[in-house]
Amino acid sequence: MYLVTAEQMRWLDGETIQRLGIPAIALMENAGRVIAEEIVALCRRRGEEGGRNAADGEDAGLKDAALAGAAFQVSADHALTLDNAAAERWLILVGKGNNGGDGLAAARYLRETGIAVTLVYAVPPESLSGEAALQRDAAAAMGLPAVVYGRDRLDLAECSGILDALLGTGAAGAPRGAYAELIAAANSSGKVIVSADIPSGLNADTGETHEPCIHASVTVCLAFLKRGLLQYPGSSAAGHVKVRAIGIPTSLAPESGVQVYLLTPEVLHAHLGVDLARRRSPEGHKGTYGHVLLAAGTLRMSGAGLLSARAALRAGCGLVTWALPQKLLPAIIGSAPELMLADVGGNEDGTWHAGSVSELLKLSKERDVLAVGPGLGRFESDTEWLRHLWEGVDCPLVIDADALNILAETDYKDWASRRHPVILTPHPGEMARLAGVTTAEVKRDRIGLAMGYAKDHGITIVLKGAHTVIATPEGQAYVNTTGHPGMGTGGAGDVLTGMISSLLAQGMNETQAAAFGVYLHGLAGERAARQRNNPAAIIAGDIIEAL
Ligand SMILES: NC(=O)C1=CN([C@@H]2O[C@H](COP(=O)(O)OP(=O)(O)OC[C@H]3O[C@@H](n4cnc5c(N)ncnc54)[C@H](OP(=O)(O)O)[C@@H]3O)[C@@H](O)[C@H]2O)[C@@H](O)CC1
Ligand SMILES: Nc1ncnc2c1ncn2[C@@H]1O[C@H](COP(=O)(O)OP(=O)(O)O)[C@@H](O)[C@H]1O
Ligand SMILES: [K+]
Repeated sequence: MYLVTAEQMRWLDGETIQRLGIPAIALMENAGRVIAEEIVALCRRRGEEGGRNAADGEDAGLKDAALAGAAFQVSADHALTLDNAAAERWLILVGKGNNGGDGLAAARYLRETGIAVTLVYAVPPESLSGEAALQRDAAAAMGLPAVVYGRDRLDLAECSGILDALLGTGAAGAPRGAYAELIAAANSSGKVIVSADIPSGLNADTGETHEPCIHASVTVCLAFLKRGLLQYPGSSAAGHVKVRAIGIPTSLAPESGVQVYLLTPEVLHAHLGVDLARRRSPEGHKGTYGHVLLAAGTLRMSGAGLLSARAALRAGCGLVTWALPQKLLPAIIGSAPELMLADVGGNEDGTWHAGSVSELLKLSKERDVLAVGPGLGRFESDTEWLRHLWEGVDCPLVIDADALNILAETDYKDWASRRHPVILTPHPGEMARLAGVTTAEVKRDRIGLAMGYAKDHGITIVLKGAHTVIATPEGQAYVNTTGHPGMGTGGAGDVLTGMISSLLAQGMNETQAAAFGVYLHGLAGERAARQRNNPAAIIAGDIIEAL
C-alpha cells in the first residue's frame, strides 16, 4: 500500500480527471458514498439491539435451501441499510473546499438510509465553488436541513455523531476562525467523530497536529493513504483509518513519484522479494546461514551485547561471535552457551580500547556482517576506531547506539566509501544527533527526515519508535505498524540490531533485512505481550523468546 503526500494526491486526482476523463464530481460522489458506508457500518456496530439486521435477514433466507434455490430474491444495498437509522442524528461539518463537497455527498447517502442529517456550514454556503457548490445545491434540492456556523443556532449535544468534512489535503496551516471553533466544539462534545480523508487540523504530509485538530474515532481516507496518518501524533488523531477506493487507479501511483510504502506482508513479499516463510534448503548447515560478528558491551552494559547476540541467533543465523572487552568474559561465560566469544582486550574498568580494531578487522574477514554499538560506551579515539572499521571491514555494517553517537560527532561522509552496505538504527534522540537537529524536529516529519538523511548519506536508516521508518539510499521508505508501546523497554533496540544483522548474514540485502527485521521484531513484541497480563510487562528478553 502506497503512502502519498497531498501534492502527489493532487497529481493523482488531476490525472484521473484529465487523462482518464473521469469527472471530478464522480470522484466526489464515490468519496461521499464510501464515507457514508463507513458511518453506517459504525452505527450498525454500536447501535443494534434486538431485532434482525439486514445481514441476518439475508443469512436466514439463504439458510432455507428450498427458497435459496428456487425463489426469486431481491436485497437492498446492504452497505447503506441501517435498521436503527431513526436513532441516529448526524451533524455534517462542511468546509469550503472539496473536503466539504465529500461531506455533502456523504450526507445525501446517509439521508437515504434514514439517518437524520444536518449540514453545518463553516462558511456561508454561497462561498463554495466548483464540485462542492454542485453538492451544496444537490443537498439543498433534497431538502437537507442546514445551518451556518455563527449565524444559526447549533447544539452539538443533540446529535449522535459528527462527520468532519471541514479540511482535507488542501488545508494550509492551523485551522482559522469558524473552522477552529467547530473543531474545538466537536472535540469537546464527546460525540463519535468520523473524519473525511484526514482529521481537520492535521498536516497530511508530516502528521503534525495543529491547534486545534479533530480527534476522530474513524478516518475514511480516500483513494490513497496519506503520509500524515501514519506519523504521530497524526496517527492518534485519526483513530481507525479505513482507506477506501474512489475510482483513482492504483496503477497511476508510480508515475506520481510516490516512494513510500506501508510495510505489509504483501509489500515485503511482492515488492521487496522477502520469503516470509524463510524456507531453508534441506541441505543447509550452520555455514549456510551466515556468521554475525558483534562488537558490543562494556562491564556496565554487558546486557546490551548479550541481548543482541541472542536475538541474532534466534533470528536464524548459523553462528554469532561476540567480540567483547576481556573484563566481561568471566561474567558472560556460560550465559549463552550457543555464542562464540572473542576477547579483544580493553581497559581495566571493562570498557573498550581503540587497540581492539586490528583484532576486529581480523575477525571480520571470516564473518558475514559486523554489528557494532549496543552497550559499547565511549572510549578514547573511538572515532578513529570506527573509521578503521568503516573503511576496513569488507562486509555489511549495522551501526547502533553509542556507535551512532560516534558517527554524529564526525563528518563520516569524508570517510572512504564502502563496497558493502551500512544500516544505521537510531531512535529519535540518536537521529537528532546524527542530523544535527532537535528531537522535536525529528518527530515533526520522521518519514521526510529519514528519507532525506538516507539519500544524502548513501546508507539505510531504521528510524525506530512507534511506526518505525526504514529509508533507503535510493530514496524509498517503508513504514512499519507492528509492535506496541510495551516495547519501549530497555534493550528492545539491541534485540532489533541483532535481528537485522542476523537476516543480513543469512543473505538478505540491506532493505530486506532492515524491513523484515523491524516487521518481525514488532510481531514478536505483540506475541510476547499476549503471554502477559499487560503489554507493559514485557521486557526485551521476552521479544527474543517470542521469535
Ligand atoms: N477531485 C478532487 O480533487 C478530489 C478531492 N477530494 C477531496 O478534496 C480534499 C481536498 O480538497 P481541496 O483541495 O479543495 O481542499 P480542502 O482540504 O477541502 O480545503 C481547502 C479550503 O479550505 C480553506 N482553508 C485552507 N486552509 C485553511 C485553514 N487553515 N483554516 C481555514 N480554512 C482553510 C481554503 O479556503 P481559502 O482560505 O483559500 O479561502 C480552501 O478553500 C481531499 O482531502 C478530499 O477530501 C476527494 O474527494 C477526491 C477527489
Ligand atoms: N510505541 C511503540 N510501538 C512500536 N514499537 C516501539 C514503540 N516504542 C518502542 N518501540 C520499539 O522498541 C525498540 C526500542 O529501541 P531503543 O529505543 O533503541 O531501546 P534500547 O536502546 O533500550 O534498546 C525500537 O525497535 C522501537 O521501534
Ligand atoms: K476532514
